[in-house]
Amino acid sequence: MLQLPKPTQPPQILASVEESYERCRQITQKYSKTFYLGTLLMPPEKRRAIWAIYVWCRRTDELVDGPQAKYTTPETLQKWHEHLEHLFKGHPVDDEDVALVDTLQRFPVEIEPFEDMIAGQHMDLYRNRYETFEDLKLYCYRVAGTVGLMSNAVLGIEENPSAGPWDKENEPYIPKEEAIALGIANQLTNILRDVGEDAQRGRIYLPLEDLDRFNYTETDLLKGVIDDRWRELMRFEIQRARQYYKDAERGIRLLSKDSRWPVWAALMLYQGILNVIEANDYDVFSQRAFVRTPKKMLYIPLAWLRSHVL
Ligand SMILES: CC(C)=CCC/C(C)=C/CC/C(C)=C/CC/C(C)=C/[C@@H]1[C@@H](COP(=O)(O)OP(=O)(O)O)[C@]1(C)CC/C=C(\C)CC/C=C(\C)CCC=C(C)C
Ligand SMILES: Nc1ncnc2c1ncn2[C@@H]1O[C@H](COP(=O)(O)OP(=O)(O)OP(=O)(O)O)[C@@H](O)[C@H]1O
Ligand SMILES: [Mn+2]
Repeated sequence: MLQLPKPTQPPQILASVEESYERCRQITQKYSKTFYLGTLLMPPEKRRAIWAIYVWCRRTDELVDGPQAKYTTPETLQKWHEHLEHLFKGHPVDDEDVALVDTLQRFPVEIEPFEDMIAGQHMDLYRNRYETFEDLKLYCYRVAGTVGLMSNAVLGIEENPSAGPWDKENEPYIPKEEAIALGIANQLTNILRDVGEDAQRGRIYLPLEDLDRFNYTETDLLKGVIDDRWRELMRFEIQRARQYYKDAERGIRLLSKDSRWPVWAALMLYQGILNVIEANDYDVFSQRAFVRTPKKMLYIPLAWLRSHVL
């Protein structure tokens, strides 16, 4: 006889697929003006899939960064990993999951980047210093490069219409490196924007080897000292982030046509934060760098142009 698994919890009525996507839309809109704006430039099916992925990423990040973070232990992350495995088997556990499970069935998303992101949050539980850029890069891959890989599966690549399945030479190139590069660029930008906020929580993401190179100390950073050493250090870090944005650019033209504009927009909007940090004379301690709404709107047609010209 067919055995049904014993339910561990009483059966629960979950949101419908439509309701769940709508919730994901609202959460994305509330938490990220930048990425939400980017998604509005996508066709509806891709747009809502990105909202579902956004919500899973946001929930994962909140475990170590949100108001309940002090209760998060490795066991919490282990449970979250088990929750993830349910989703990949097609079983939503709560209302927000319903949309993601639907997305996983429509797009060829792999579980690895999701697992890697959980490993990134695990790093945040134990680490508050990074000795070298190589150490920091691994963290950036895990918490943000992974978002690039998840998004890639939804964004899709432009197929060569004249290639057949036997045409190994013409097999489409999937711009994974470039997607990871955009994630790393975004994360580096995020780190530079939040230096002050993170310092208040005792966290320094900037590699200590870089502080050393510019003769700037941890104590200086925790006190928020802005002088020429700090400015030089920030110029160096901004330049490195910009190089990652540059590396990502060549990947965008390989994406399917309807995904290029939103990705250019997200890239330009987030990169815009670096310009604001410069305009604020590298003061990331007493003010938060953000792109004002009229400027954001200006980036949208520029992104359209770039997506058609480059
Ligand atoms: C337009 C589009 C496709 C957007 C993707 C949206 C998405 C699914 C975002 C997830 C963001 C998220 C909640 C991640 C959890 C970890 C985290 C917080 C990472 C940082 C995001 C910044 O968010 P915010 O400024 O709101 O941070 P605060 O919490 O407020 O401090 C990150 C900086 C990482 C974001 C990384 C990306 C959006 C990856 C971008 C790469 C692509 C879309 C790949 C494009 C493909 C090619 C080939 C270039
Ligand atoms: N365009 C803006 N105009 C005015 N204030 C803003 C703007 N963007 C951000 N802020 C301020 O910064 C706070 C959060 O900044 P943050 O940059 O994280 O906004 P966000 O909506 O999460 O967008 P993003 O996707 O760029 O992170 C807002 O609550 C607000 O105080
Ligand atoms: Mn934000």
